Amino acid sequence: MCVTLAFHYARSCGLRIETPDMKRTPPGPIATNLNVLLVGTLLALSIAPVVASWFKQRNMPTSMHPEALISIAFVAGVVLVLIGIVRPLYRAYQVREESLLTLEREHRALTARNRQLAHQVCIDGLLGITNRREFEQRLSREWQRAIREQHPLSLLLIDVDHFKAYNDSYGHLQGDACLKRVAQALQEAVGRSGDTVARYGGEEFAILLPNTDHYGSLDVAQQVHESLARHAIPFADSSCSAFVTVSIGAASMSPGHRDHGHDLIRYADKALYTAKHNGRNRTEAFLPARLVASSKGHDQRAASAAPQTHLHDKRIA
Ligand SMILES: Nc1nc2c(ncn2[C@@H]2O[C@H](COP(=O)(O)OP(=O)(O)OP(=O)(O)O)[C@@H](O)[C@H]2O)c(=O)[nH]1
Repeated sequence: MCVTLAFHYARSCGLRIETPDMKRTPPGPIATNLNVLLVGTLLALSIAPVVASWFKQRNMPTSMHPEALISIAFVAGVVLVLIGIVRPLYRAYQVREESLLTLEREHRALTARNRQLAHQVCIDGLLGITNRREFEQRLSREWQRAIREQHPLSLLLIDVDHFKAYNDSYGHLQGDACLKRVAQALQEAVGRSGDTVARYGGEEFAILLPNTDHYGSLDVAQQVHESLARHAIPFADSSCSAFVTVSIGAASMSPGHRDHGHDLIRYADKALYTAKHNGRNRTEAFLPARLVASSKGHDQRAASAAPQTHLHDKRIA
């Protein structure tokens, strides 16, 4: 047993007794203090007879008897050693707490960074609105929801008129600034938190309108024309207006299981093509075989006095 104890004690001192070179590793705090206690006791015992004879030679009073002094010194030593054990343990506890706090801080920073990255993945870097990738995902989600809840779903595809000419006249940087203001105007035009304004391509935008029917989508399209007119972004070379205008293709569906989300994009794209073809700065709506409608956009040159109206086709109302 003594051998086993000695073996464990030596190991706690950091002696790798199983390796031939007896290499040392740093001793733990308890072993260090046991060493101090051991050396202190041996020292106290070895000098005790010397101190005792010195006291006896000088006939010191009983209260100063060397055995009493040695006992006091020994107790003080034990207390010191105990403090020596408690301190490193407390320090180890503190270090552990600090590392836990650091871990927690790092975890919080990572979570925030992840959230930021997830946000960046969904957002267009230039315009700060939903990007194409996220738009496609939302379209798919809203499409499924519309099927489940039997709600209509509408889409506006919006293209800035003659934007190539705008870039040519004002330069690319001004073109970027113009797109930012158009994005802002679109966001101001939508009312519901569930609506999504996205950049669909270079100067093309999309607005997804859940639970919105054909007439609701035309209302929003009209809001878009009006909001952009309020921004009044000058465009001297435009053939449509003195200000930047957009053409809008609107499509609405009450999706069934056999339809596909991309049908909505296809219909809105066709309507947008028609809007361009019919002179731009207007909304055209495409509704498969049942509804066809159009509304004229806002022309600051000619129509500032004329309120914009939807031209709903009475045949399909
Ligand atoms: N400044 C800027 N220009 C862009 C950006 N993305 C696309 N464009 C430009 O937008 C222009 C689009 O031109 P077109 O597709 O010919 O269409 P358009 O001139 O708007 O003509 P219509 O759509 O027929 O009215 C191109 O010149 C692109 O370079 C962008 O992020 N910033």
